[in-house]
Amino acid sequence: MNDSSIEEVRPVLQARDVSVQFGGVKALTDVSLFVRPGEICGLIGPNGAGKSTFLNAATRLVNYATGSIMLDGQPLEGVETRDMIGRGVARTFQNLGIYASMTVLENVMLGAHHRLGGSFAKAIFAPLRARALERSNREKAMAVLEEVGMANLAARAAGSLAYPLQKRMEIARALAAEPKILLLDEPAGGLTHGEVHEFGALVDGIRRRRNLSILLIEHHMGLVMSLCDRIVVFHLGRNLAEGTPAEIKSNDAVIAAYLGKAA
Ligand SMILES: Nc1ncnc2c1ncn2[C@@H]1O[C@H](COP(=O)(O)OP(=O)(O)OP(=O)(O)O)[C@@H](O)[C@H]1O
Repeated sequence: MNDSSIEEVRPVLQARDVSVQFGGVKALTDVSLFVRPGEICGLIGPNGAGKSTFLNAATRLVNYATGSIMLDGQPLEGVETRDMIGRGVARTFQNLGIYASMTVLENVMLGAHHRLGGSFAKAIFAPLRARALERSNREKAMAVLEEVGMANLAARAAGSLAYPLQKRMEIARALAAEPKILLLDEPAGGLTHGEVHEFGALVDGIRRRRNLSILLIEHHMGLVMSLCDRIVVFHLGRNLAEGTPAEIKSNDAVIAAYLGKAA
């Protein structure tokens, strides 16, 4: 990892020497990674490289035995998973996490729920304020749906949408949280070639409009190479390489790791 480049601007996310162990399995050993403001950083590596474990560590779903993860210069140690969204970290999962019987708008509103600071007691004793917050949440969710081109589907049951639209809705829900960084775990899984292309354009547009930092875990190399500013490669739970898409494409160690997997 090149520390001189980190000094130019403080990364939104910075992990140093993170190790995670599951019983006897060392899933991550001393991995480091940073994501700059407004950057799309790809995280790739053959199956079992430790990519999802890293996202789980960065969102406090799993504990790391050693190392540190900083968000905007603040350590994440001790932060509960449920508080990560309030800290500005939103993520999507490999398997869609949507509420099928709720409308698209309701699903997206859930993304902003943490900003309402609402509670049953507040709703009872300060109903006007609770209603104003609800209205503002609804307006913000509609604005995000406009942004991702789904405003006309707001009233539809989420479960009735085609799969690519459900994925798009998941992104909208993450954006409703107004995150500083968006963590995408294999978002192109299950999409056709044309749908992947559209999805890439969506993510690129979001990054440009919002100057949002994105960490993208993805096996679809076409998407990774076209979308990412920089790519970090894990292999067998360790850092293997880091560079621009062009550098990674021609990196012998990366090629060997992927060929080894194919073999
Ligand atoms: N909960 C767990 N318990 C035990 N071992 C685990 C657990 N989660 C992950 N592992 C192991 O940790 C290693 C890293 O797995 P991880 O899922 O992070 O890799 P990955 O790079 O995301 O793989 P893929 O691309 O297949 O999703 C693997 O050896 C995996 O079997």
